[in-house]
Amino acid sequence: MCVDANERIRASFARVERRADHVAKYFYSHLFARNPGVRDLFPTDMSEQRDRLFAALTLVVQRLDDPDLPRYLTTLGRDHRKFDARPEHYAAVGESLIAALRFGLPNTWDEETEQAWLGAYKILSDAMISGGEEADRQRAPRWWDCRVVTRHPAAPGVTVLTLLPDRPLPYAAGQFVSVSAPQVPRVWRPYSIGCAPRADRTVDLHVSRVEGGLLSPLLVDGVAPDDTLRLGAPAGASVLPERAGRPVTFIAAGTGWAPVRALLEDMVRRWAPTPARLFLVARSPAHVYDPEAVEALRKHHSWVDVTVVTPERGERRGAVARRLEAALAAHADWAEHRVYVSGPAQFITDLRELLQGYGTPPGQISYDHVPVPERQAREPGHASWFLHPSQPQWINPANR
Ligand SMILES: NC(=O)C1=CN([C@@H]2O[C@H](COP(=O)(O)OP(=O)(O)OC[C@H]3O[C@@H](n4cnc5c(N)ncnc54)[C@H](O)[C@@H]3O)[C@@H](O)[C@H]2O)C=CC1
Repeated sequence: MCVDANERIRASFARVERRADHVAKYFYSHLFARNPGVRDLFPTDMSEQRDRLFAALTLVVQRLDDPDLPRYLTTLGRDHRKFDARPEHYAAVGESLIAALRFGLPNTWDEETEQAWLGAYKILSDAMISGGEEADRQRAPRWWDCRVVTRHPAAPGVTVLTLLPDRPLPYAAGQFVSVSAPQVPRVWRPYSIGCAPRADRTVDLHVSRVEGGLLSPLLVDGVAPDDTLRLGAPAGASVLPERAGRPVTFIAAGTGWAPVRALLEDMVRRWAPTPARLFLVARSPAHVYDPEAVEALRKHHSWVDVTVVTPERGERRGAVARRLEAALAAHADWAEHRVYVSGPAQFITDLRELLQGYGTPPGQISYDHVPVPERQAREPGHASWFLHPSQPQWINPANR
C-alpha cells in the first residue's frame, strides 16, 4: 500500500472517529438494508457490536505499514470461517463501509480518499478471503466444540475453565482462541490459552468477569461441567522463538497471567534452565489466583526470578504501577531481554513505553496487538465479524 494512501486513510479515519457512533449505526443500517440475509450472522444484541466496528478499524489503520499485516489478515480470514463469512459478504461490507465513511465525512470526502480506502479494503479482504480458502483447502476445522471438564472459581470474579476439544486443537503456548457459548449465539470473545499443549488435549481458559459483558459473566458463573463451548482457530504471534538466544522477562497483569503461564510451561519444557524473570501484577493478594503455580516456579525452577506486585491494604491503583516501575528499574540489562507483556490494554501500552525507555528494542517486546488507548474509554471490545481481529482487544478494567 502506498504511503500517501495510508496517510489519507489515517487522516480521514482520525476525523471520522469523532462521529464513530453515528457512522457505525449508518454502516450497519446500510449493510442490513441492502443485504437482509447478513443480519443473521450478527448477535441479536447489537449494542456492543457497533463499537467493535471502530475498534477493528482502529486496529487495522494502526497497522497499515506493519509488514506483518498480511500474515495477520490471512489468519483473520482463516478464523472468520467460524462466522460463515463468504466472499460476497466481504464485498457487501466493503460497499457499506465506504458509504458510511462518506456519510461521516460530508465535507472532506473526495475521490482520492475514496480510492485510498477502496484500495486498502481490497488488500484486506483479498488477504482474508485467501486465508479462508487456504484453510478450507487444508480441511482445517472451522471451529472446535469443547466439553467443559472442570470449572475452578480461582479468585473474586475469576474462573479457570478446563475444556476438552472434540478433536486436536493445534496451537502454540502464548496463543489465544475466540470463545462462544450456545446461550449467547454469535457472540465471540478472545481468551488466551492458559497452558502449553497437553497430551490429554485439554486447554485452560482464565476468565475475569466484566460486569455487563455478554459472555464473561456466563463463563465465570454460568457454565458447568459437561456444558459445551465453541472455540475458533488459535491465533497470536506472542510465542517463544525456536531457540532461547537471550534472557526472557514475562510481565503479566490480572488474567494476563494465562498466556504467560503457558509460555513458562513451554520454556521449562524446551529451554530449562534459562535466565528468566517474571513480574506478576494483581489488584490484591487475593487476586494472585494461581498461587500454586507461582510457588512451584519458586521451588522447582529457581532460575526464574519471580516478583509479585500487589497493593498494600488501602493503597490506590496507581501504587501498583509505581511498585512495578520500581521493581523493573532495579534491573539494568533490559537491552538484552526478550520481554513478553500481557494484560489490560493500557498496561501493555504503558509497559512498552517504559521498557523502551529502559533500552529494550521494540522488536524484543512481544504482546498481542491492542487498540489505541483513547478508544478504551468506549470499551472497544472485539471487532465486528468482518474485521474481527484475531488479535484481541482487551477490555479496559478501568471501566468496570
Ligand atoms: N494476551 C494478553 O495480553 C491478555 C490480556 N488480557 C486482558 O487483561 C485484562 C485482565 O483483566 P483482569 O484480570 O480483570 O485484571 P485487573 O483489572 O485485575 O488488572 C490487573 C492489575 O493490573 C494493574 N494495572 C492495570 N493497568 C495498569 C497500568 N496501566 N499500569 C500498571 N498497572 C496496571 C491493575 O491495577 C491490577 O493490579 C483484561 O483486560 C484482559 O482482556 C487477558 C489475558 C491475556
